[in-house]
Amino acid sequence: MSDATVLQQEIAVEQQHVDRVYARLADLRQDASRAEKEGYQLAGVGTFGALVERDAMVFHRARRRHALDAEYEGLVFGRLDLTSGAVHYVGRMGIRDEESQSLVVDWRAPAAAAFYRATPADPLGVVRRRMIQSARERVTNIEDDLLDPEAAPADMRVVGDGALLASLSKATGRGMRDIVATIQREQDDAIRSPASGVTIVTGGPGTGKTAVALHRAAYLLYSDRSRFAGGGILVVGPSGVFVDYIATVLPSLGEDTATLRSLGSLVAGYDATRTDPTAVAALKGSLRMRRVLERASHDAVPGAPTELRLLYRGALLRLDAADLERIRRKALPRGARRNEVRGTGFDRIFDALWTQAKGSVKTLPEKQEFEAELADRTDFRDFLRAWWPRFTPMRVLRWLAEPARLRGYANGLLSREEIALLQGSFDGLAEHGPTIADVALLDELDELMGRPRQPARKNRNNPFHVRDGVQEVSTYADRQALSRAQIVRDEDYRDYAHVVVDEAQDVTPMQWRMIGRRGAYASWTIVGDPAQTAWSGDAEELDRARDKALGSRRRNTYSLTTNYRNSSEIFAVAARVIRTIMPDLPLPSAVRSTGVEPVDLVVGAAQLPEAVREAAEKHLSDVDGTIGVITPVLRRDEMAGWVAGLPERIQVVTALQAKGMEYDAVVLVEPAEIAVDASGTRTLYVALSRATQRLTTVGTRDWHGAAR
Ligand SMILES: Nc1ncnc2c1ncn2[C@@H]1O[C@H](COP(=O)(O)OP(=O)(O)OP(=O)(O)O)[C@@H](O)[C@H]1O
Repeated sequence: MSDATVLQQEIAVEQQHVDRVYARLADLRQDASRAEKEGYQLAGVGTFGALVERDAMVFHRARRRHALDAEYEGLVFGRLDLTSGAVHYVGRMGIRDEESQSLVVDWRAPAAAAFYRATPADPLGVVRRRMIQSARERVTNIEDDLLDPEAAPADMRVVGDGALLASLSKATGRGMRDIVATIQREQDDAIRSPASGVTIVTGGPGTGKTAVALHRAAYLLYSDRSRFAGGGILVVGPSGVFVDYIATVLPSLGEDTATLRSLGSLVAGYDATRTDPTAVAALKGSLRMRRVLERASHDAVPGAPTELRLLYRGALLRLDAADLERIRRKALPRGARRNEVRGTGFDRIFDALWTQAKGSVKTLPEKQEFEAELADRTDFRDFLRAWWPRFTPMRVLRWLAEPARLRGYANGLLSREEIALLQGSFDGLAEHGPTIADVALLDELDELMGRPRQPARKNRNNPFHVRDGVQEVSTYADRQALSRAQIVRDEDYRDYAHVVVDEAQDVTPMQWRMIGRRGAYASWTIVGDPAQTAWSGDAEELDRARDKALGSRRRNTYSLTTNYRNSSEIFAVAARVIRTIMPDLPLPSAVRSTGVEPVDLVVGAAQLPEAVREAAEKHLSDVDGTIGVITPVLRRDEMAGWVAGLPERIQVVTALQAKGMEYDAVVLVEPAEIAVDASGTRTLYVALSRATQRLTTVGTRDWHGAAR
């Protein structure tokens, strides 16, 4: 019998099982929607308990139906034949037949672990591991590994030669694919690492760190759903482009409860995409900025009134600039949060005025009455609002755009050169919003200033209660109630049960603080590659900030050693570049050769736009998937114009935005402009390791010596 016939026969065998699974899935789906409808009908019962029960039931059933409805391309992807003679099918979700016999085991279940972990040296009771490839509900191919030939029955057939390589040669789509069918053993170790503590995954470009992090999130949701779905899983990536790229992986695994955020959108209300020049970003990311911001958060308000004059029952009550400054400082000692102690500041103003009034006003009412009279006066309320307004973090950060203020806050903390570097970098805040690095500063200011306390309850009959915005200045009783009131934290300040940080090598110290606030009680998965960092600041400071965020939790470290992305020809170019600055760095091995060498073009400046366009067009005809045009950070928009009008498969990104991304082909423009220093060389290493099939570098200068 020919190999092709054997393959067709084996495919037919598997098709029978796959058909059974889809038929059962259709039944389950019907049951689930019927049950969901019944749940809604419970609404008629009407007692509170019944409603709660109904909501819980509808929620669970809707979730189940949603999971069953998800488009499970390749629902069954594996089969294990065990030495015991038993057969297990492995798939994206667990399914049982009417008699509760397993038709498919969920890939995350312990019974499926051998699918990923068995090797010829350690077969774990597996005789044959079979990978089943499908297009929708139709089985298209089979790849087998015979792991224990001695134990194989005489009639066992083995077909195909390598599921992994077959899957790696597929063209890249816009989004990242899940790797559930071909997870390798070292990756599986990291995915199934203990749920508590900190799991650290390192490895060179293309070793599957991102894939592992996302599959781990799915694994955690499966293994302890109430803890991780209830508490939430936060996945943090470097850029919006990257988050869009990975956004499809968890839904393809049937999970859509994780929160995905880029560093620029981690804080509610912001979605920053602007970047600062590397040196500025490093400075803004330094822990020294915390002290700078602390000073800003305690400074006097620009344009605040410097005097309070009130005519009260014929007497002039007056607080001059020195009085006001003294009161402000007393009410706002170091460490106090400005928005939270606003009421204390107001109390002190009342007290100072009361002391004066006692000496100068003849017929003085009770203190409470005195305060109520003042609180009712518009001129007094206007003064308080102007003297101690409610601050938003953005308002305070914008003060740093004023050179004199910036110098004042940074004096003794930053050098003159550093202050000059920051000068002007906050100018665009009002018009263009924050840069990615600014978002961590805004979060820090939020922490430093706190949120205004909310009144426990409003007493509408209280004649002293001042309307809207200045409740704090009503009466003593009110203010005391306020001080007891709970501080209402914005919903984004929630604590997640698990935090995944991808491309962790690029998280600055200030960003570690920002992420750390959201994971105070979380377990963590941290993935990254120090050789790919663009960080040019203090390495020791970075470690300190990271350690603080992770606390004393137990750490488990895993390292990945195979590059699944790049052809060996492409990775050889990237490896040469990183070796110029890190000669001893252990590098992953790239397993796939295409036989196509990367192309390196040097042209005159006038020819550059055309050369870039031609290189992109050549890739369009050579590969089916996506093409990245990677540019120096400050030249993206200009270079995007050079490939304007070409098909959508082309994506133009800066070398920093290219972090974590993958394309079938890459045109890398002006490498010499990227590799200006050691940090730039590491960024160039990232850019050179993005392509799976084809790489063309185009520039006006030779860049091979540029890397230092
Ligand atoms: N076991 C696997 N089977 C199939 N494909 C895999 C496997 N592991 C990784 N890949 C593929 O290799 C590519 C690189 O993976 P991924 O982006 O997770 O690597 P990375 O280590 O995060 O890379 P980088 O550090 O360069 O951003 C992806 O296309 C991923 O799907």
